[in-house]
Amino acid sequence: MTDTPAPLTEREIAAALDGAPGWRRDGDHITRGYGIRYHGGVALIVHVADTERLIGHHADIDLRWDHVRFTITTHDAGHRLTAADFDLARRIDAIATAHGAQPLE
Ligand SMILES: C[C@H](O)[C@H](O)[C@H]1CNC2=NC(N)=NC(=O)C2=N1
Repeated sequence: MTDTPAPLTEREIAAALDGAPGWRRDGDHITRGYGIRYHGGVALIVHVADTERLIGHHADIDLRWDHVRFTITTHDAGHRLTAADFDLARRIDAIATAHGAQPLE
């Protein structure tokens, strides 16, 4: 990637959050947890990682015995939220649903 992604404005972030139900803003990150047992979480993470490699955008991932949490920001934008974060969030939602993971919030 050569272009530096543009940080979203506060108004754009609010609109993007409306379009990403279940994702919570935590400063300059968005985050969402899914209930899934450990080994299922490993499979889910592998699938997410394949997609991340394709799109060149990566979440921070925290796997616990009964849930997994994804946290996203754009490092290339100075750790600010960009459209790429919300695109990845939607992709993670679809993959998590396909894996039968339970939304935690
Ligand atoms: C060169 C490469 O595409 C960049 O470093 C990508 C990789 N994945 C990334 N992932 C995230 N979340 N933010 C980035 O800025 C980012 N940059």
